[in-house]
Amino acid sequence: MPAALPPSQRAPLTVLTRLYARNRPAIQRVLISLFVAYSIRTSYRVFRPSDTRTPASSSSSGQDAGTGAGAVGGRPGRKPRVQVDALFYSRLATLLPILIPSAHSKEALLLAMHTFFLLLRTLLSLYVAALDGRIVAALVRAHPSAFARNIAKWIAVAVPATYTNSMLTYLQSKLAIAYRTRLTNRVMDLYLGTDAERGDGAFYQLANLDDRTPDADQLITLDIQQFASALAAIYGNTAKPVLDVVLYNAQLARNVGAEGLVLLTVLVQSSAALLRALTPPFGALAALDSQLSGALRTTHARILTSAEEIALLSGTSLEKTKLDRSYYALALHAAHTLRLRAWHAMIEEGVVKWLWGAVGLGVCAIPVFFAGAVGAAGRDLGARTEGFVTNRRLLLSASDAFGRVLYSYKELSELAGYTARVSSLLQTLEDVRAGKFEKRLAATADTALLGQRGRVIESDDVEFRDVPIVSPAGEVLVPRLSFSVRQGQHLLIVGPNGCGKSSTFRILGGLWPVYGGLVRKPPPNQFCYIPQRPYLSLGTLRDQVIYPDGRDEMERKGVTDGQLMDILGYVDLQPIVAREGGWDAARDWSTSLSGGDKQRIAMARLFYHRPRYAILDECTSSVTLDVEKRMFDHVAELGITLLTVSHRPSLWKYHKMILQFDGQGNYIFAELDAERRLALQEEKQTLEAKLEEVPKMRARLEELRAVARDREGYTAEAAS
Ligand SMILES: Nc1ncnc2c1ncn2[C@@H]1O[C@H](COP(=O)(O)OP(=O)(O)OP(=O)(O)O)[C@@H](O)[C@H]1O
Repeated sequence: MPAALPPSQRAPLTVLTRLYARNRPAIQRVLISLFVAYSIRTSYRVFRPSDTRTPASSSSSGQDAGTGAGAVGGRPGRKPRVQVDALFYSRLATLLPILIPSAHSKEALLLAMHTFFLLLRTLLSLYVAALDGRIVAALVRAHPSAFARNIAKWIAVAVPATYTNSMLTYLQSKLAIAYRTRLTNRVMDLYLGTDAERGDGAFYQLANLDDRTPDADQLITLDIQQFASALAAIYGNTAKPVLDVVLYNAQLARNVGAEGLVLLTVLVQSSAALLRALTPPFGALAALDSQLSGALRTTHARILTSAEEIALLSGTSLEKTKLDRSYYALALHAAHTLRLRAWHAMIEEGVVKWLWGAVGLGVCAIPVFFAGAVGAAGRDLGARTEGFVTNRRLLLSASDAFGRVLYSYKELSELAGYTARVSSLLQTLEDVRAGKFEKRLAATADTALLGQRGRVIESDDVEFRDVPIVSPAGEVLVPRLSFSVRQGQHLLIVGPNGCGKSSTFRILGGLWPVYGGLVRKPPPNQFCYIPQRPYLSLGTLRDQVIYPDGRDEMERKGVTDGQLMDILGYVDLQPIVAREGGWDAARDWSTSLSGGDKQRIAMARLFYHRPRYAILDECTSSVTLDVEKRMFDHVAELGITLLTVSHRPSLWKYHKMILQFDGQGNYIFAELDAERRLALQEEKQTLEAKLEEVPKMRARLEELRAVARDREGYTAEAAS
């Protein structure tokens, strides 16, 4: 304290203080300008992209976009690039119009209300800081009436303060739900929505033709929710503290003078820079966490869908090993993240709470110890206490707000992780719907062919003209396939396993791209596809027969439960209605019906829909021959044209044409004379059976010859 110094040292200090006091307005102006510039720089440093590339340059490079999106979507072999960089802001800018479509939208209104309450809370905090000072001052001055008046104000301000706080939490949660709904709707439109121009949703292609997002279920259910919550929170966690820092510091500058504040700011800035440098890559950690959770979830889902096969194959311990491996990868990552969080939180609290708190106390003491310098001379103890308490409260709020600005960098990094995953999903869905796929190709893939496009036109008949059959891995199964089926010209497709029989149907159904030639086909509603393992949906027994119609649609078509019962008669399944508890019985049909039951339900579906064409892919392999005959006779009665894959000769007679693949890329398309083919087959089988006997007959002949030779030798010996 100047008063305690010896006279020899007091003189220069007095000169300095006087000089300072004389030029104080100018010095203050310089200091405040410095402080403002510094604050702006700090805020910029927190939100500044750590990568200086422009969004255009980073997204225009396919490699870059792929690296970020692909890696976070789980593409093997690529490292995630997730940080608060230009790419993050460009991804966010793409997502924002989906989340807040217009200034009049519900989300914009929620955001405006949220902003209003954030402002209100800051103003209330300023008021409470001043009130706190007045209460303590009244205590020190021993003024009971002032004390009681201020306590009454304290209680009165609690009403708007508590209302504001709970409104902030409420509005933030509402915003999170609103963002999630907007984003989910957009994703679901692409994933499962149908539109006339681009056809059905991209769910099949996403799962089969593209490797970028193997865990779409996790992305749609969990990642979108985490992204929405993080985005809703980031607004309150960044905009509010930045505003708080500015307002509290402005008030503090008025109370304690700009000098202390500038000193404080310099200290805060340097420790903030240190904290920032020590912040772990939370964005990449969050993205990796989501990716590992997705992998674990997918592994569990596979066990549920293939429970029977795994159980019968005794694959339990192998599946458990896989699950354990998947879980421990996640647990190890979570433990690593926790460790990083723990030491980061420790350093953060040490700096923000304790170091800044100590310096803050020093700053609050300026008006007390340097009363003359800051113009507080002559104030009584009460006024000094009031100033100290108010400033201390303001300072605590300011340092808390600044701490949250710093902390928001961590949240911003995590948001970058979720943003990367969600925009990767959206980008992949957009690409897939536009016919752009990214799949790991087979070594033998014909990349030149994959760049080409064939034509698809609508017609009454089915025709493939020079169409290559290419698997999603780019393997050419048949270089140029040509065949045609007019109505009534039932086609049988045969060939060895993996030769491309089902793939032909996938191209016909529009699931796989057409890489050349011409495909003519009727619209999808004129086809019904019955696979070997039919899909049974969630719902009632009736829903299984009429899928994908619902009950309303069935009634609109004028079909009754009685007619459905007649249909079950053609597949020999009428007893199932009583057995399962009526048409409205609902259960998991995929596990409660036998393989044959499921195939018969699927054929009943065909009889309900009565399409012009039926694609039957080994769909009666578990059905007895007599029931199969009954079903195919009824198909013929209904005039449905068949495109059948089957290895059963009993079905040949229902077909007029045959498409026979040899498994080497060649095929024969010809008329099928079922009787002649059967006769030839019988003759072939007889000859093959006879040929099988030949080695045995040869061996026996040799034995007989040996015996004869022995006998001849014995006779000759006896004669001599
Ligand atoms: N989603 C996919 N991704 C990559 N390759 C695929 C995919 N689906 C099928 N394939 C490949 O395409 C080839 C032809 O498959 P397809 O299902 O057409 O065989 P198929 O002739 O019907 O055989 P099967 O008689 O065994 O059913 C196979 O080698 C298969 O591995």
